[in-house]
Amino acid sequence: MDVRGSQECTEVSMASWNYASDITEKHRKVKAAAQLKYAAWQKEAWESVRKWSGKWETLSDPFLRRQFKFMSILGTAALPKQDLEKYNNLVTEMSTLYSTAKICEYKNPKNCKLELEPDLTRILRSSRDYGELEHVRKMWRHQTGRRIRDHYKLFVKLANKAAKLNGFDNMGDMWLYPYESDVFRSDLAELWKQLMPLYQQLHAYVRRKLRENYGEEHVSRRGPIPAHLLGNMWAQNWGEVYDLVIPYPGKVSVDVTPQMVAQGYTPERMFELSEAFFVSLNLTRMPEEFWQHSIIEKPQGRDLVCHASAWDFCNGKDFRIKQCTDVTMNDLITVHHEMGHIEYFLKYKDLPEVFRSGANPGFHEAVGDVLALSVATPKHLHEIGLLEEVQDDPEADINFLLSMALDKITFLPFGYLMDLWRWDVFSGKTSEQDWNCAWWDLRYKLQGIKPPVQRSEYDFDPGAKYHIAGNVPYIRYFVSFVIQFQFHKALCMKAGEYDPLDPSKPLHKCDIYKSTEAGNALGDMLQMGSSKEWPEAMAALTGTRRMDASVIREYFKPLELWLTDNNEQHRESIGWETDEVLCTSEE
Ligand SMILES: O=C(CCC(O)(O)[C@H](Cc1ccccc1)NC(=O)c1ccccc1)N[C@@H](Cc1c[nH]c2ccccc12)C(=O)O
Ligand SMILES: [Zn+2]
Repeated sequence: MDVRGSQECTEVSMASWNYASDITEKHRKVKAAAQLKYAAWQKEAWESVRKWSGKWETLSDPFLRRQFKFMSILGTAALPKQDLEKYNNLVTEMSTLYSTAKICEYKNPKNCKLELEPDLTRILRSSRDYGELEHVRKMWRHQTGRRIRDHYKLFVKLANKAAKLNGFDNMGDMWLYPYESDVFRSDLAELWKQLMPLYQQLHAYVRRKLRENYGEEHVSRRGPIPAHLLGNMWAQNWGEVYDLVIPYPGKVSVDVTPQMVAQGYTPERMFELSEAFFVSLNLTRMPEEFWQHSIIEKPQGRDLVCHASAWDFCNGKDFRIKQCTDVTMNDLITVHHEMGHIEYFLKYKDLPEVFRSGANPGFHEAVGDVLALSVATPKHLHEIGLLEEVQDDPEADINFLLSMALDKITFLPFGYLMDLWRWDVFSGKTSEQDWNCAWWDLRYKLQGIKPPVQRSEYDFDPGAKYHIAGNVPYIRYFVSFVIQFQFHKALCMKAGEYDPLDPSKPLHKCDIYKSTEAGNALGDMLQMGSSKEWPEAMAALTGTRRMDASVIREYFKPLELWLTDNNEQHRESIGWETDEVLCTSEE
């Protein structure tokens, strides 16, 4: 049993962790050196496998054949040393510019120390001042996107050079390799086609509520929604404007942030709560090292990468989360998301190193979110004392489903367009002088939003999002937000919490807490890692081999009916149009 990863993998992970947790020149140098050393080690291993090319393809053992298949892709380590050094430095620099960006306060230009977490996140969540929201959004883009546009130009060239050295046309194709399907892009387009009608109904309803709050001069009847009014720096989930759009205000609110604060919740308690859910399913407790080495609160007095992440140090023992946790319900969900990554690490740690990854990257993003679907139910929040009473009536149901849709349905177009834009950039379909306006074409067309102030090619708004600056692929989240409902349905059936023929047990009320049948089924799938093709892992858990948008639509069916009816009653037009020029190509 290969219980250890390579020493080199542990070394480069540790050096990356030290830099991401404490951004200093010394840590940067050590990380850069470790990355080059690891690449040299990978290249050596790859060369020894290459000697077998033409032979391993005919091996009878599929397990062995699959290992060779994965080891035959070297990745960016295929770049000549100088190019690789330049590539690594660019990615580190873009992610550092993003992570250390600060802006000045709206009403106090002397205080220029506001950071994304927690300052700007809190302002975007709580402020209803149109001017302040516009200021925060615009200044953040000056301090991030604008400053990395030139880095990104050279990054794209080097990334495509590396892709070609691995036999791909461009980096976009290399990113899709782990999905092992040459119809993957069209499958994704089909999923979005099936989900767009529900998104448009939700968009029309939210637009009306925001118009009522901010006035027609700010939110037009038929136009796109100004992005800075949606409670999130990237308008990627709209849960933070729940209080402005709640259908039945008289009912108890499902946003338990106030109760968490009132009950003195700490980040530590949030992590313990999440671990307790996993353990209740007969999944794995966090190892001792996890609690010793994780960073779950933002350390003061130093720069670090606050964007949450989960780390596997390739030695079967050391696993960590780094998260600048705020005491909010949103962050409680993110805690479960990050811990889902750790559970996957723990379940596949004894597999050969090449198989220690998700069945596909979307699987890795879905694990924690599946549990969070149970945690977020009023029934569960009541059970853990965060909701004083559960109101079981149709209106409370619609309130709950709307709050879930503001996080899950609003995310879908954003989760899709992030890599739609990057695939076109890598393939050259979008040329460099059109980068920013191509971004806004997609943001308008898929999300029906617009920038508060007109954009130009001086700007680089994609760079204002962590995953662009940090070079993290994003289609994995779109995949996750679809398949997590398929996983949820399968687990709810195993837990006896959902029965398609029993209307008293709808999918959105299911809580799998303490169901070892569900937990064991999930654990068995996690244990496969990437040793089997993902349709097989999907079938092992759900019985089907395909991504299927009908499950998320079934979950939200009562809300979809309500929204359609409500929009008709208010004679809301569905969809959006505008003759405004959102982005000019003049430099
Ligand atoms: O970025 C994240 C969570 C961070 C992460 O856990 O996905 C992290 C991102 C990352 C990848 C690589 C380097 C650094 C950070 N991914 C991991 O830590 C990770 C761990 C193991 C395997 C794969 C990824 N969520 C996305 C998508 C998202 C939006 N809202 C959500 C709500 C719940 C869950 C996810 C989201 C976002 O914030 O835009
Ligand atoms: Zn993740």
